[in-house]
Amino acid sequence: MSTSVSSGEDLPPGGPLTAWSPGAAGPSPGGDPSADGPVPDGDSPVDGPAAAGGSPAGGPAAAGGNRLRVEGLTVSFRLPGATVRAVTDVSFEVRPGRCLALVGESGCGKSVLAHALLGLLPGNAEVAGRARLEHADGPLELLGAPEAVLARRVRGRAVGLIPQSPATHLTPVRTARAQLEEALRELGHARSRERADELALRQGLHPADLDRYPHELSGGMAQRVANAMALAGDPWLILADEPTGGLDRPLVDRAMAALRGLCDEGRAVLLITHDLRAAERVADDLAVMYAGRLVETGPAGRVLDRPRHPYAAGLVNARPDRAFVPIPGMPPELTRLPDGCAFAPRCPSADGACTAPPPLADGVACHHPLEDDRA
Ligand SMILES: Nc1ncnc2c1ncn2[C@@H]1O[C@H](COP(=O)(O)OP(=O)(O)OP(=O)(O)O)[C@@H](O)[C@H]1O
Ligand code: NI
Repeated sequence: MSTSVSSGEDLPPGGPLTAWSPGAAGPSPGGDPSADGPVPDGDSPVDGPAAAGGSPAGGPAAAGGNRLRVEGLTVSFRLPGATVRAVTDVSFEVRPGRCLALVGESGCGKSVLAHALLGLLPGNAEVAGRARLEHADGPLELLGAPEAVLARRVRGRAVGLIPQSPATHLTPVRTARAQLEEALRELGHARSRERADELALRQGLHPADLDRYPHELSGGMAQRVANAMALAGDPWLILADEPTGGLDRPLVDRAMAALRGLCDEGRAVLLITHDLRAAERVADDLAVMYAGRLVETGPAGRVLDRPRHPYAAGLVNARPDRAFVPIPGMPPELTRLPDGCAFAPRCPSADGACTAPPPLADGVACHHPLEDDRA
């Protein structure tokens, strides 16, 4: 990835180089007495606090000063003859104990944003803005940080990623255990087998489940393995990119409860989803993204009950458990974004004013925000 931002600040040496994923596994599992036998399909519930993760003394719950502050994040991809403006001028903050849900339709830039934070964008990406990670090791500017720094200090250590499709994220030719133990070893963990078992139990998996190949895992089990990988390094920030794709509603609900548990034990969660119902279950704060920009931000309950941006209102009305009325029209091509409001062509409130770009002011980027009594 080439970037137009300055590189990170001076960095102390970290632990061993790792590929994506886990650092030293911190917590011992509180054990999970309900998982004392094989879990045949992995989707049978093994609930309780263990499913949420568990936090070590001195772990994320103790790290009160941690936060991620993103300012003006902008990502574009250069293609022959075109530029994809995937993310434009996005700012937000995530803190321990809170879950921010980033919601928006497919293709609006959610995953690109997440990958930008972790230095996982391809070489044709251009990135601008700031993303400052403040935590125990001191502040770190993520955008433009050297790959070695991101691998050593960020991915899997400060920030755990729960990927968009857990099953395909795992290498198909190796067991879940081989992958989890390798990640633990790379992060310097000597007793990787025992740690892997502990992490599995905390996710409600039987250790024997780790000996399966990815194609032998049900959706729910793959999800739990992904959670175990994400938590192995005891990160204070969890980045969950559409973690419930392909899961049925009970599994979605349980995954959301687990994410909420991670917040409640003092981690920060950035949840990326287009499932508003899932977001409602877990999020403290909501950021609504449209065509690469945040169009509304605020407390999740308020935004979902009384959206002020016409797009946010449209998303709420499109919920299957609400009016189930789709937003007419299609999002714009990110190679041909209009100068003004990108939602105007689909917006019932649009008028001449909307040819000028609306700034995000007071949590809403709209020239004609809905009033509380109209939403
Ligand atoms: N390497 C790339 N080169 C060019 N365009 C890209 C590249 N990666 C992503 N894009 C484009 O960036 C836009 C945003 O993609 P992104 O994956 O972030 O969407 P998303 O909001 O995560 O959608 P979904 O909900 O479907 O996962 C899309 O138009 C996508 O085609
Ligand atoms: Ni995505």
